Amino acid sequence: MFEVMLKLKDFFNKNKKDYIRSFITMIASNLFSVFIPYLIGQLIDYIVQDELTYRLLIKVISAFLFSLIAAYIFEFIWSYYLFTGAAKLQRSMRDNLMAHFLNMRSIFFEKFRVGDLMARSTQDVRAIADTAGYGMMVLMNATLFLTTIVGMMGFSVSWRLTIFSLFPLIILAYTFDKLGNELEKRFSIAQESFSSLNNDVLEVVDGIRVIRAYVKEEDYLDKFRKQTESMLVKNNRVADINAMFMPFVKIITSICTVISFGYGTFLVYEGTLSVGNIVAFQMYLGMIIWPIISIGELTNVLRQGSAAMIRVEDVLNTTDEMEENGFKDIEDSNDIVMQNLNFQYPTSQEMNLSQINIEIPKGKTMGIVGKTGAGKTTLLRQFLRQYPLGDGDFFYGDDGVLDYQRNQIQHLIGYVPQDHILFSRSVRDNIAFGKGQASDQEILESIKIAAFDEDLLQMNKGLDTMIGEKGVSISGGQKQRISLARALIKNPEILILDDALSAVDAKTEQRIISNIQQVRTNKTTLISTHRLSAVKEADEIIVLEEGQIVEHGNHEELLALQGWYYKQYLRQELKEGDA
Ligand SMILES: Nc1ncnc2c1ncn2[C@@H]1O[C@H](COP(=O)(O)OP(=O)(O)OP(=O)(O)O)[C@@H](O)[C@H]1O
Repeated sequence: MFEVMLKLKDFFNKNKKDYIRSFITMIASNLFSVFIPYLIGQLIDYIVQDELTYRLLIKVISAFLFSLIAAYIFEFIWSYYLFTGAAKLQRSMRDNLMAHFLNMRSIFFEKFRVGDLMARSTQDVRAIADTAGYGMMVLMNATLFLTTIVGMMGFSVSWRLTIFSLFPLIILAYTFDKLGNELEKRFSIAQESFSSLNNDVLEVVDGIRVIRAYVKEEDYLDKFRKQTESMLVKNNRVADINAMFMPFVKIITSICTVISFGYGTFLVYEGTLSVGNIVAFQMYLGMIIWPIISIGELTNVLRQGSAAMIRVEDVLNTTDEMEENGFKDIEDSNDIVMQNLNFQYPTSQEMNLSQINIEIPKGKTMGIVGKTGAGKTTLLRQFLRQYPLGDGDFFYGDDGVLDYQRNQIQHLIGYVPQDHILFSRSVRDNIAFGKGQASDQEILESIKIAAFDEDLLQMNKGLDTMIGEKGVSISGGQKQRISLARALIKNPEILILDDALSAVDAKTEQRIISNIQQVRTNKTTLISTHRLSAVKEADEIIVLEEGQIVEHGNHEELLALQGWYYKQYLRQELKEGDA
């Protein structure tokens, strides 16, 4: 149950000053609180023994008021330190998670769905922070308060009465433990259900147009209702256990009260205790209920925190299986060579790249073509290091790619993916994303190369036009060209276009390709495409089939081979002619 606290020990250590301050002020607050029943007990005994004077009454009342105010002030201080600590913990855990997400490559994101990651970064982190705030408060305060009250009961009233009266608490402790175990299991199940619900909401929001187009709203609503129903059941199962704690505490503390009255009255008759003692003892028993309830809640908070911690650790300990980062710096642009490279996706049943041998001299353009599913994107992903490298050799210059620091290679690359990813900001922001401080002049230049200049003229706010979430308010071809302009503004050493112009017409594509050729002399470019006219001018073209290079050469050489490239080219030429 306390493992979660142990796991947070680094955080507690780092903030130990705040926790020490909190602990000291808590002791002060408790001492002042337990002093109050003692004063009342004294007052009753003065009355019963007819010893109360006006001066004595003023003294007791002043001490009473002073204790009350002091207890309140100290309580404010310890609460402040504890709960700001919990907020700090949430912040640092979320920062850690975000840093981890940003560091991870594809394999990691294939293991967790987005909604699940969101659930873990929000609800689970909050449950863990509750252990550092509320949990820690209860752990320190309730145990401290309980010890102080029990001490006062024993020392100022009677140890015998205290031990007899509090005996039933053993049953309570045992029950707390059993219920806590069950609670941890049920909480974990409820959280998984929340993750899955999150995923479904995201999927619906993302796919709303397709859902509407296929008139599937009712089906989805039905499915969603079933899920919320199942989540309700799972949350109710958590609530059931939570609800059992309070009545149980009340029953047990009532038994304690009955014992204390019975045995206390006997002790008064015996002459061992005064009436004031019994009243003070009852007040102490009344005060004990809160810490006991809190310890019950502490069990809940710790169990839930522990289940949440397992879920967050699961994310943080899952890696993307990438190789260790290299240490070399890239000093100059260089040739790229792949020798006998084989690659298989972790979830794939077959090789996805086999015996790839390519050489791309610095500044040259390579075209990558082939049927759908032939392995074009897979090959480009090796350059982007989205997956671990396959077997074989992959050199940049004289050194293996793995020898270099990963982010240095990344800095060399400008990438235009097949599924263009745009942010819900302005055209300017989306393009400037490719280069830290881009001037409007540079943005307009890259727009021109990407053949987006005429489209921009039609946009009412020009560069400031907002493109909507994921670019909903612009066309597919416009998205592709903004995405291309973003890569071009970086003027990267290696430009990778992955079927990046599929949504623009052949004429515009021609214009873009010839613009790229003009501005990218001496820079390496890789173009994967279905439209062969886009790679006609490339220095080298490879044809992939089932992950293997089946043809290679320049355009003329490939035509002369009269293989797949030749047939495909003729077919496309015919189509273009018809259009
Ligand atoms: N993440 C993945 N995990 C497992 N298999 C994958 C993954 N991505 C792609 N594949 C498989 O690898 C093979 C090559 O896919 P790839 O996307 O590289 O083809 P492609 O030539 O780019 O196709 P297209 O022209 O349709 O984009 C396919 O059989 C595909 O199913």
